[in-house]
Amino acid sequence: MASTLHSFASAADLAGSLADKVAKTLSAAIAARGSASIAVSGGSTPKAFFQALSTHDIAWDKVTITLVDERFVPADNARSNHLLVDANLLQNKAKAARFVPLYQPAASVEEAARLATVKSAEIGIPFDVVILGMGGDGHTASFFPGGSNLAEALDASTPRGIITMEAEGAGEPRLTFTFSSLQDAALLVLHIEGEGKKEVLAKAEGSGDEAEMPIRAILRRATSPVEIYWAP
Ligand SMILES: O=C(O)[C@H](O)[C@@H](O)[C@H](O)[C@H](O)COP(=O)(O)O
Repeated sequence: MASTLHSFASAADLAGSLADKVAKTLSAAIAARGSASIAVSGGSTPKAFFQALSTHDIAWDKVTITLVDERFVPADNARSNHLLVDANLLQNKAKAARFVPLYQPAASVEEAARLATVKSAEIGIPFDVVILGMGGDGHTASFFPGGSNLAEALDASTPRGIITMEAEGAGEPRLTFTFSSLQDAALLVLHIEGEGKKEVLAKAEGSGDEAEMPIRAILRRATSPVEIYWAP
């Protein structure tokens, strides 16, 4: 599917504009069917966007927020994406939103994925908004090059839900929504910042296997148009 690049003069300008776009999309979904959903990424890039979005005056009590992926750590662990969302997005007006975590206290990451899949099924499909990030290795969500379940994660026929991923570059074992869960969001955003990430994107947009740079699966096969938000 096609992608559109939205470039901004600064990260602050990007955060404000993306927050406006997402707030409008969530409000339109609420107007249309009484509820809305958004899956966001962790990492360092989205913090300013989360903070900007949290101040928007929309019907947050009708919004469900979840994560695109999560490290297999509890929410009080510094590596937790839940902790990042709690501290930066579930604040201000957005405090009223419902949050559905991916991490589940379970004996194994596989059991946690099974539990998370059941819980996430309540959110409804497709997501109204998905915000993806991208690592320097071309991963997105927890679709890491060399990942233990990468082929399954990227296979369009894999049922929607959460699967596990382990990879050298991932740190802890991961819990990640599958490609099939993310690729048809009403608003599908790739949010990246810095010259380095722009170079990684250019390489990803070139030829090569999806397994080498998994973001290629989104850029090449997502049902929804990919809105790329970039600032230096
Ligand atoms: O759990 C995570 O880390 C994210 O979901 C991951 O996919 C992230 O989006 C990229 O690694 C980019 O991270 P930065 O924004 O920190 O570069």
